[in-house]
Amino acid sequence: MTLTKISEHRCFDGTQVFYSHESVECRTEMRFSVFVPPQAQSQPVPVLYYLAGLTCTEETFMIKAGAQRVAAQLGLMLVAPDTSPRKARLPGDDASWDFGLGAGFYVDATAAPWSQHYRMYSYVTRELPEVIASLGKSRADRQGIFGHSMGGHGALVCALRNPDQYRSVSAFAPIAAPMQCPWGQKAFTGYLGADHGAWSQYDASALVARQRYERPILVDQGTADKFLTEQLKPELLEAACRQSGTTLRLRHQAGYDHGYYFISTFMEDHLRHHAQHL
Ligand SMILES: N[C@@H](CCC(=O)N[C@@H](CSC=O)C(=O)NCC(=O)O)C(=O)O
Repeated sequence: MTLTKISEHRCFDGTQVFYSHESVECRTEMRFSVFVPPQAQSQPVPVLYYLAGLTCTEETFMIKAGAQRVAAQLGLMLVAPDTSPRKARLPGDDASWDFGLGAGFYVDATAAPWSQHYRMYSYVTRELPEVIASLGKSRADRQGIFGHSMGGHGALVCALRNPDQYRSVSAFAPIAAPMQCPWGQKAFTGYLGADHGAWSQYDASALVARQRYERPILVDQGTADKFLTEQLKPELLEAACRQSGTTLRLRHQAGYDHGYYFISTFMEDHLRHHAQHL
């Protein structure tokens, strides 16, 4: 595997790096970013994956979330992949901002033509951890995952489906029940076709309703989020967790919207939640 280093920057006594590589899963170039904390100079450190939302890239989190200062204190490596393949183009991939480019939804597409390249679930849960392990600075037995909106949905699904791989999970304003909202229905129809059985493998509320998750889940949700009622529906995740006896700490943050001012405000709480379990 060949990694290309796009840029490297000193940051809080650690290093902020941007990479590209040829992905086996996505069969095209993929990009990701890594914050390597100072502790990694002397020993392998826990690694926390962040999945970003619609329209974001591998840069958005590292630039806007303000996570590196506390990650450097806690000795956490941060990894943020891009939100879709971009170099291999498919017809209609830029027709809308909530499907195609920047909107991979962290699923393995089964419907043509998306199935050729849009394999973000396998990329995030299998290939990217192998790439990160090859850097030799992180502990494969200490992985956590979090994300925002579409990426909050992705993080929850990755953790719920791989409880032995991820030791911690949290989300900012996740799409809590994608089968029951317009963004999710559009994405799942396009990427997965009409098979609702396949859809339910990528719906956090459907997954947690039928299988208790043994670790605590932290979710922050702004009350002034313009997507809250139509798209995010945290109450469905709350009901599903109650059904299976899963511990969900859902915090309604008064006056906060959907953006990175909200995320950066509560970032330290999420990093400490992960550090405690990693
Ligand atoms: N273009 C859209 C807004 C898109 C948007 O809000 N994207 C969010 C994620 S939404 C769910 O996944 C985001 O994180 N944007 C990046 C940012 O820097 O805020 C519109 O017109 O409403």
